[in-house]
Amino acid sequence: MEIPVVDFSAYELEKTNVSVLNLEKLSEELRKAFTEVGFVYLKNSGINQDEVDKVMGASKKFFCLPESMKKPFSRGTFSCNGNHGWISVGTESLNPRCPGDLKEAFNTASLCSDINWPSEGVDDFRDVHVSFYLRCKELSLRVLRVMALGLNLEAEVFLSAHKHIGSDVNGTTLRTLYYPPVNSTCVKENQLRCGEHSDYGSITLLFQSSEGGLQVLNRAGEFISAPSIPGTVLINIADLMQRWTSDVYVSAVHRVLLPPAGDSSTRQSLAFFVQPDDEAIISCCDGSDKYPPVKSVDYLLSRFKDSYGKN
Ligand SMILES: O=C(O)CCC(=O)C(=O)O
Ligand SMILES: [Fe+2]
Repeated sequence: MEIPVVDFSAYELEKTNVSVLNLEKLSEELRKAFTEVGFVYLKNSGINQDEVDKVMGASKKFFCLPESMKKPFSRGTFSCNGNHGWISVGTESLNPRCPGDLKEAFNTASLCSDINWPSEGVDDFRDVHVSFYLRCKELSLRVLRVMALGLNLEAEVFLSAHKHIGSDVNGTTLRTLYYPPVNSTCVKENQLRCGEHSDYGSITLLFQSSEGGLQVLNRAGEFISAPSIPGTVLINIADLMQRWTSDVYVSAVHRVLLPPAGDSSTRQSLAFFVQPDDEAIISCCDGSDKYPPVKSVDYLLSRFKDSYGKN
């Protein structure tokens, strides 16, 4: 089973009049992708490749700064948001049973005006990341609406629990990732660029640079590759959404492999992790008790504890 490509042009960003018929068609296509694979490529979403390249360019400048200039922005040092900031190579294990991931990241988790942003040598960093965050937010809300229709639910069912994206009572995060060149002599057993995991929240939007490595576990139990398709956004279901839909929409395990030995290329990606509002209680939308209700923020914090647990 491959990852399907769905044309979102009928409901792309900025489009205001979408017909019921087009929405229905889209919702069926997304439903099929999210029930069978858990991943879909959207083309014509309204977010174009130039925007993505701009964010990757600005973040790469930051990642290439000396460590001493990045350290002051470390995750865990921002009093208003514990998830905001820079994460150094090896700090996070998305598969908690494996050594730290060979990646560096910067989380834009707060848009609070008193946050101190990197600026020396990277003067556009804040503006570029905040603008992209807001673009991803708009697209996510459109996708969440279509996803509810795909389950024959009221269009607002998921949206009403995502009213505060971009404020400090919602954990939605834009993460820019940088995978530095790998020196294969220093790699530990079972260490990857990004360990096997499923995402935590409702959905994730992912934009990748051209270097490969991302793999998705399909329902037949095989890892299939999920290459970058320029101009598209890869969207996947995350664990809270799987619970919410009583396992109808599936959150697929994925990972990023190391490059082949001797390949010294770098890799970049941008992940927009959509999270319901902190206080939202997530209970099965079909009225069943397949999973007990859980408060969104409690669930997110327990998952962070696992992936940063070794430090
Ligand atoms: O870098 C990628 O392509 C995937 C990253 C990812 O899955 C994650 O950060 O959750
Ligand atoms: Fe992921």
